[in-house]
Amino acid sequence: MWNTPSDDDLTPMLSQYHHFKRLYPDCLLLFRLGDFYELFYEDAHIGSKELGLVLTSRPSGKGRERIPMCGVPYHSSSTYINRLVSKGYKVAICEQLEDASQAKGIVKRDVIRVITPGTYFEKELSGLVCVYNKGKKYFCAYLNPSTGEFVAGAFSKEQAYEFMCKFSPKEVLLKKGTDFEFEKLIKAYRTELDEDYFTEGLRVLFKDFNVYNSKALGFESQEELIPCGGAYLYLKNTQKSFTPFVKKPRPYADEGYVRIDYRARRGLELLESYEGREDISLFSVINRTLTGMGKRRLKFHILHPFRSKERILKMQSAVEELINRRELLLQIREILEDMPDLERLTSKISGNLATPKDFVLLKKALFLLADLREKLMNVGFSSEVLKEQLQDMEDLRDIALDIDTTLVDDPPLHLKEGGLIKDGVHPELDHLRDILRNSEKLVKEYEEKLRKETNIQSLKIGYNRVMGFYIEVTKPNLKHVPKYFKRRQTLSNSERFITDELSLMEEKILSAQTRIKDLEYEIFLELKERVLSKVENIAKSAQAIGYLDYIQSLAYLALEQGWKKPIITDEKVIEIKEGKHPLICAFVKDYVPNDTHITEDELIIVITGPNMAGKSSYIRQVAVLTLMAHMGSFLPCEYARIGTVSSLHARIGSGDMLALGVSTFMNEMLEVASILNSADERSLIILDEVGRGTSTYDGIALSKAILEYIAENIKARTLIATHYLEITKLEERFPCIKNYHMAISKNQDKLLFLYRLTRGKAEGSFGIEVAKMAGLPEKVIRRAEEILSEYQVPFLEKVYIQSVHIEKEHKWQEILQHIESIDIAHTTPLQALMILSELKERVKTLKESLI
Ligand SMILES: Nc1ncnc2c1ncn2[C@@H]1O[C@H](COP(=O)(O)OP(=O)(O)OP(=O)(O)O)[C@@H](O)[C@H]1O
Repeated sequence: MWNTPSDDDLTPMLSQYHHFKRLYPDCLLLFRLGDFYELFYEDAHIGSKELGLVLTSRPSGKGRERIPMCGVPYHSSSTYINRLVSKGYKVAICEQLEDASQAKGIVKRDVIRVITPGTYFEKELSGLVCVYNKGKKYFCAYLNPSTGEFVAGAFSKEQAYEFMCKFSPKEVLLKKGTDFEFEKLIKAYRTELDEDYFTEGLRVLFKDFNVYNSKALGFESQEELIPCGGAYLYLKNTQKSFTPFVKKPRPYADEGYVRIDYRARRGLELLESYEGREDISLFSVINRTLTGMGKRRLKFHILHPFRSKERILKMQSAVEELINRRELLLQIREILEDMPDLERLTSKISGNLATPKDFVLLKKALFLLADLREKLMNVGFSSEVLKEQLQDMEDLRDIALDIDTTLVDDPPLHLKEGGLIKDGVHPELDHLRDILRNSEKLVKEYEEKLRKETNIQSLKIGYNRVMGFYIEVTKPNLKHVPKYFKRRQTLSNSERFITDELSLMEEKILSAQTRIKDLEYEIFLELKERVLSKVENIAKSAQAIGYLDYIQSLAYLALEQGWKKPIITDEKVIEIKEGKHPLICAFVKDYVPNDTHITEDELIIVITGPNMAGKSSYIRQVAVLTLMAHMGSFLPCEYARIGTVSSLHARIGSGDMLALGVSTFMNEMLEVASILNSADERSLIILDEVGRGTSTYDGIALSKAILEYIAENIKARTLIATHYLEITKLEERFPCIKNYHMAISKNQDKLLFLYRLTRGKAEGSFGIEVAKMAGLPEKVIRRAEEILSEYQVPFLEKVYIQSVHIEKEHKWQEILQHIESIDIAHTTPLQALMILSELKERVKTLKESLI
């Protein structure tokens, strides 16, 4: 709570400040004072620290101490606001509502907008997620004020985390007291709302969207809409009259897409690398989009690849059509290259934040849209998806023409500066402008008339901001000044006068100027209303452009890289010849391509091999190529036959979820548990070194048990990279499990990585060799070799020996149990001999099995 001293002895301005600060205690209050936004008290310290502003002070009232303050110029405030919001602050803009010179008493002010990390829609942002929890259900909504996107659904807690991670919002709204520790997964601002806020939000949502129940919006239950109410009201309450365009909320249709768990999203570095770098991600290497809309669509489909074979095939044929019509593809790219971001422009216009320059950009976008549409109409499309996009692109040339006839081509930055409306738009405006243009001539004529009348040749009419117009006469000529001249100012060499006639001229000129500005503003508002009446049509066309850009991006990429179209099937297969990982091979020269052969009969692939041999890269490659095939993309390979998957699960890397506050191993097991509980037989699972966070024995036992569970119960296509050679034994028990290893060769005791996937298990882990290559001190290496040699088993890693011990121990126990269970009283001599011979055989096998 904002604690204020009693307002009694504060200056009136500060007491007004305290009033607003009490209303917005969690915000930095930017208080408009003339040409500046000022921050006071603690806010001033924060502003000074975060923005590098000079801290000053001002008196706060009679007998009171001076208070700290700092400020930013009004004209460049957006840069400062941007910096504060991106550092995670909420900023309340307290504006002057009247002209200080006209105000009686203290100037009227009000908070006109609160900018929060999730609602700063002028900037491209990832928006808000709102969570409302009831028992075990988590109702979540996502609202993106930059694009108007609004979706919601009901989830379990785990799915709610997934939903949130998919959208990576900058701000999360929660019902007070909700158990939802999102800070451990994403960096976003937390805002808690009361239960009543949601109820009120739902009421406002229904009213604004003119619907009476959730069914009308396609939702099964009203509860699913509750978080939409919260998010929508929050946006309205913070943005006030600046509320941007928001589409009707729709159910989050996850079932149409492959589910990608958030670990896979991170582990496969889909949108950003582990370190959070966007330029090292799958997105960055496959992105050939040219518009903001296309870029967002591509990001969306990387996280939401199509689930059904039919949809993938449709998207593929759209991509293929553009590949085959190369000329057309290049023409489309040429137009899209210049296309402004229609979605964000629409939001800005709806949110009253569009400058006249934004309208000129909109005009450009709509003319380009019309050209594009006309061109595409003329050539026509054969693929269904492209035809649909063309249908959704509306001819909005009339709005473009309207803007073109109304606004000048290069309008000023700010609305109220004037000079933004073209001549010929409004007769009164033209007339007033004539008056202004003539005024110079009229003043000149009047000056000439006065010279003749007074016989003072040096008489001049001048103008300045303080005095307005004046007549200047030099001292020697003062005796010729007529009586009706009124003295205004005395200077060292001259005197300044005014006449009633000149005053009248001045009034006319000034009032024309004011009226021109008002009229221009009115005309602009009318234009804005006409544009707003077409906002939904613009949004629909913008979406179609986004899709077209997405398709052309995939087509261009395939052409540029010579990628191949994968065959899509519903069989449980993944067959790839000479596949490459698009991200890794962008950074690794001489990347070695590899084949993949997963079928119903060979469902689970166990890959062993030394460290650094390329195991992880390979299993990621299979996952990424499968995902891309589901996006409708072509693939970096010679041939691919991809069977559709329902979900993609990955347990990759270590330490990435350490933020969860649990141990590495616990975290690993949580992840595996979640995969085993949510994967189905149509899923693709990739597991990288499961169980390495615990003791070798436990690790081996767990890895084996996990794979057995997948083979017997889930039956999902699975790739596991492991150092535990013991696991390769599963191949003998489960026909669907196949062993592979990453080939190496040894050259004079030096390891050579071949990066070739080869049938069969690896010889060992060669940990010491890899450590040598990494440059560990010679002494450490020698000692390690000594310790290893104590096992007297060259090249067999410790892990293997330990695992054999477990197995042996187990087998000894079995033999002992067998001996104990012999019922001697009922055993014939012949049977006894046979039992003895069998036991001897088992002991012999067990002894030999150390190798
Ligand atoms: N197919 C390939 N062709 C060329 N270089 C590759 C290939 N695959 C991987 N590499 C290179 O090898 C490095 C190590 O690969 P990766 O991390 O996949 O090995 P790993 O076997 O999983 O190692 P570890 O067991 O230590 O995790 C990669 O960073 C890359 O530089």
